[in-house]
Amino acid sequence: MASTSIPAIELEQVTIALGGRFILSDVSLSIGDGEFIGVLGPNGAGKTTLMRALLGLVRPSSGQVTVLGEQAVRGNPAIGYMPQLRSLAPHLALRGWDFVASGVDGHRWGLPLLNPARRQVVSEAIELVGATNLAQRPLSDLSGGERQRLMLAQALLGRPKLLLLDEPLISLDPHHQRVVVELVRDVQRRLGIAVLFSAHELNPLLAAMDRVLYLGNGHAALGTVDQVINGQVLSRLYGSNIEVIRINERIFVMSGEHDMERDAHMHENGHNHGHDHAHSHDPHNGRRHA
Ligand SMILES: Nc1ncnc2c1ncn2[C@@H]1O[C@H](COP(=O)(O)OP(=O)(O)OP(=O)(O)O)[C@@H](O)[C@H]1O
Repeated sequence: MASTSIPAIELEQVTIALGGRFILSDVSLSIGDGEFIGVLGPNGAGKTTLMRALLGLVRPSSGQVTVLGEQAVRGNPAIGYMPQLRSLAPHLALRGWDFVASGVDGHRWGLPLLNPARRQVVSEAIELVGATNLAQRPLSDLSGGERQRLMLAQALLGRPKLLLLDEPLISLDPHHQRVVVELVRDVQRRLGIAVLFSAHELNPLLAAMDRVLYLGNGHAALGTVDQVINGQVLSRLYGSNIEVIRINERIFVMSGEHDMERDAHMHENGHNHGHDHAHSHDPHNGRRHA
């Protein structure tokens, strides 16, 4: 993290209320321009809402949200965004390359006819994630992990300086989770950009992240794993007594007998996202970045 440069993200006394509930309450924090931040917290803690605030899609009721030194605004080209559980059904017939290209501004719908400069932008993003060969095949022929790689390429179009990835590990098995985390870490280092990577589980991110941002109960705790992942801080964020147990380099966040992160996979409607390979359920449908 370069201390002299403009922070990638700054929140100053930010309060966000949705549906009559405080999602963030007077939160202040600063994230450096080359940091990989794991964003964690129970269901409904506000991980997606924070990303939407950075995208200028949710306005705080008070406080300032600043991205790369400017107030958060819609359509900021410096931000790359990968929304949660995005359905690719409408794109399955497209070649990978055309799918990535469909994310170029003005070509979201229908097959893109791009000028050479824009074609170059698409090819660069695909190269960045090592998907040049993959991109020749239709999405319908690709595995979940391979599609995820192309979605990442789409989020990298135009080389953003801040990358927001909303639960990219959902529905991937542990091997593909590792592949995605390592890929994002590698791209983030090569480009020197900031990444917010939200997840339900801490362990897959442990080796990759510089700091962790844990949300809960309207509060936010940002710091190293040791500073944040401890009983005192997490009890405040969960609003109940939390114990942190470390076994063989893995960390478990426990409330009594319950593993809180495992329980967090169970959404209110009973869907288990950790093992849900059906992409049809999208709790954020209709309220995501266009
Ligand atoms: N447009 C909205 N109107 C009212 N309430 C909303 C709206 N958007 C989100 N919420 C509520 O705000 C809370 C925070 O939602 P958010 O999606 O940010 O949580 P999250 O941490 O991403 O959760 P998850 O881990 O389940 O994805 C939830 O209780 C959600 O139901």
